[in-house]
Amino acid sequence: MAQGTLYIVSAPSGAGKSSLIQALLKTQPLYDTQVSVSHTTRGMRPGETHGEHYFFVEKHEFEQMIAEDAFLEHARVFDNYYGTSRHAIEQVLATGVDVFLDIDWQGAQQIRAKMPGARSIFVLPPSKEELDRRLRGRGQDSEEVITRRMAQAVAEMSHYAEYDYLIVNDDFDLALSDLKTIIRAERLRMARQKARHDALISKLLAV
Ligand SMILES: Nc1nc2c(ncn2[C@@H]2O[C@H](COP(=O)(O)OP(=O)(O)O)[C@@H](O)[C@H]2O)c(=O)[nH]1
Ligand SMILES: Nc1ncnc2c1ncn2[C@@H]1O[C@H](COP(=O)(O)OP(=O)(O)O)[C@@H](O)[C@H]1O
Repeated sequence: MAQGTLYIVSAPSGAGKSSLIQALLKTQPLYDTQVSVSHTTRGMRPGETHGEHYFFVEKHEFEQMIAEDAFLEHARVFDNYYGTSRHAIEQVLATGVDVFLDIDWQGAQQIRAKMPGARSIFVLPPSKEELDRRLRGRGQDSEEVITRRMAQAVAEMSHYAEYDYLIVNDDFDLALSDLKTIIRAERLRMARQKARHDALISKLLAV
């Protein structure tokens, strides 16, 4: 069976990447696409569930997992650890399912180095003012956290050129449609590549 594709999605906090990925998953059959659940040492926000939004772990547990080489990638973001567990991703990709990683630019660099077949998408907000409004509108972070995330946004956005695709999340439905177009184009590319390989193999093996 063909391997699934790994999609990296990054954005400054509040740009709307989680909303876009969740909306995409609602429209794709479950067997086709999955989102990876990361481990983090940050505190749980109101409305978040352990095992659904993140696996919330203590710092010493996270460090133990690093020591055991359990992460495909991990990084420190906003003073907390975040990481993608190797086990979950590799097993799912092997079954032909596409997997989405909602990770920062540091994690994206580590994944690209290890898995050159991964495709990466950067989500931009339409303006700094709108990014600030969305962070506040989400109503889940303190003023101090919002100020830090706005300052970090510039650092995150400075890595936009490392990504294969850019999406501006101004009108949500348009941004979602862009995301679906990217996935359709990638699936077509993979299907064409497979057809070329199959044709070559049948010629090479012909007696
Ligand atoms: N490298 C890495 N970054 C992650 C991972 N999980 C989440 N992040 C990133 O950490 C940042 C903060 O995430 P979070 O605390 O959920 O805040 P939010 O993005 O504002 O909802 C975002 O840029 C995420 O993309 C992970 O497993 N690895
Ligand atoms: N295109 C959009 N227009 C207006 N609000 C949006 C749009 N996309 C997302 N939002 C809102 O912005 C806030 C931040 O979105 P979220 O998906 O949590 O961002 P991220 O995962 O990038 O931190 C949420 O309240 C979400 O409903």
